[in-house]
Amino acid sequence: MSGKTEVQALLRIINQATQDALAAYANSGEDVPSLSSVDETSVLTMANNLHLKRAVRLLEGACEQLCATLAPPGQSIVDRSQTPVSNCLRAAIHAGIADVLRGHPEGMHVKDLSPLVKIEEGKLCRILRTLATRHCFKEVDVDTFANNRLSVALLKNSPIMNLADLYATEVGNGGNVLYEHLSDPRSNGSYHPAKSPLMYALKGPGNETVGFFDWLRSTPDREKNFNTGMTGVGTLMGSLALLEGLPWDKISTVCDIGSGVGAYAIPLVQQNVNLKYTLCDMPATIDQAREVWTKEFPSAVESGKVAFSYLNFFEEVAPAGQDIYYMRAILHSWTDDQALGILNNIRAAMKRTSRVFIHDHLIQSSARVKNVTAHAQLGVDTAPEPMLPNFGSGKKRTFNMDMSMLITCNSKERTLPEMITLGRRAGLKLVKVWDLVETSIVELEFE
Ligand SMILES: C[S@@+](CC[C@H](N)C(=O)[O-])C[C@H]1O[C@@H](n2cnc3c(N)ncnc32)[C@H](O)[C@@H]1O
Repeated sequence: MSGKTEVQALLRIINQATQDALAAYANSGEDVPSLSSVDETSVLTMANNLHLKRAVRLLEGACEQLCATLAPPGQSIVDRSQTPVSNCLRAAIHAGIADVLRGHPEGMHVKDLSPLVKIEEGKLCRILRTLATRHCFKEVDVDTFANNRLSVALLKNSPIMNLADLYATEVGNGGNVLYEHLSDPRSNGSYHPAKSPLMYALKGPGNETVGFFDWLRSTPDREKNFNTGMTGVGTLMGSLALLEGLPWDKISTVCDIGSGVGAYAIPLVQQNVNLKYTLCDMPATIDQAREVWTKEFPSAVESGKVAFSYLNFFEEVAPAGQDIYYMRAILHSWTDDQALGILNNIRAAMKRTSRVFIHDHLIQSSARVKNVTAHAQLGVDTAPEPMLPNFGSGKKRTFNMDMSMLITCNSKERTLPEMITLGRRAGLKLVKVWDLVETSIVELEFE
C-alpha cells in the first residue's frame, strides 16, 4: 500500500470506529459524554462495555498510526521520550488537587489554589496547564482551573488514582534505571524477583535482596496504595465483562487464587444465587478481604456463599474440586518455573471438568502472522490492515504493563504460545482465549 492509500484506509477505520463508539453509548442508553463533565460515576459507567472498548482500541491505534505517518519523525520521537505528563500527574495526585477542586465546580484561580495544595503559584499553573492541555483538568479562564471528565478519576476515592500513582511512582522510579539494570551483568541475565530495575533503583546495584511484594510488605503506605490500585486495575481489566460471557447457571464453584481483597467478585456473587466463591490469598490479605466483604456484602459471608481460605499458592494445593480456578494478575508476576509451581498446585486440586482461567494481558506480535484465521478461531482479535495486527497504540496499556512487570517484578506478560507451553508443562491444554480488549483470559483444562 502507498502512504496515501494507507492514510485513506486508516481514515475509514477511524470513521467506522467512531460510529461504533457512538452506537455503543446509544445502545447502553448513555449520552455521549462531554469532556467538561464532572460526573464521578462516569469512571465506571462504560468500563465493562466491550463494544465501546473494541471501537476505542481501533481509534487509539489508527489515530496514532495516522499521526506517526504524517508528522515529521523528530516530533514523534520526542513525544515518545517525554515523561513530564507522568511527573505532573504524580504531583497533582500527591497534592490532592482534584479533591480541592471538587468543592469549586466553577474553578479556582491558581493564586487561591496554591496555598491549599502547597505548590508555588507559578509552578502550579504550569503543571495544571500541561495537564489541561492533555484534557486532564480544564482551564475555565486564564490561570483558573476546574475538574473535568478525566481529573475526577484522580479523586482520593477513585482507585484509578492509586493505579496512576503506582505507575508514576514505582514504575517511573524503576524505569529511570532500566538501561543501568540491563547494562549490569549481575541483573541483565537474571529473572530473579529481587533483581528488578525498581529494586536496583531503591537498593543500589548489587544490594537487591528482596522482591517487589516483600518490599511492599515492609512499606505499608505503598502497599496500601498498591492494594487499592489493584481495584483500579479491575476497572481497566473489565473483569465484569466476563460475567456476561459465561454460562453462570451451570457454574457452582469458583476459586480465586491470589484473590487479593477480591471485591471485584461481589457483583458476580450477587447475581448468581447458586454460586459459591472462595477467596485464597496470604493470611493478612484474606483477613482484610473478610473485613471488606463483611462490610459490603454481609449476607454472603453469613450464608457461606463466599469463603475465605489462607493459601500460599507456591506451597499448598488449592481447595479441591472447584468448577473454575480463576487467577487475575497473578502469573504475570512470576517466572515460568514459579508460575508452573502455582499451576501444579491448582492441577492437583482439579476434578476432570474443572477449568483454569488465567486473566492477564496477552502479548501479540506487531508482525502480521500468516495464520490469522487460526488465531481468530482461538478467540484472539487482530486489527485490520494497514494497522499493526496487535492494534499498536490501541493496546499500549498491555505493552506498558509488560514493561511494568519487568521494571517492578523482573517478570512478564506472556504470548499465547508461551501460555500454551506453560499449561502443557502443568498437564493442561488450551480451550480458548476470551479477548476482553484491555486484557484476555486464557482458559485451560486437563490435557
Ligand atoms: C497483583 S495482586 C492481584 C490480586 C487480585 N487477583 C486482583 O486482580 O486484584 C497479587 C496477589 O497475589 C498475592 N500473593 C502473592 N504471593 C502469594 C502467595 N505466595 N500465595 C498466595 N497469594 C500470594 C498477593 O497477596 C496479591 O493479593
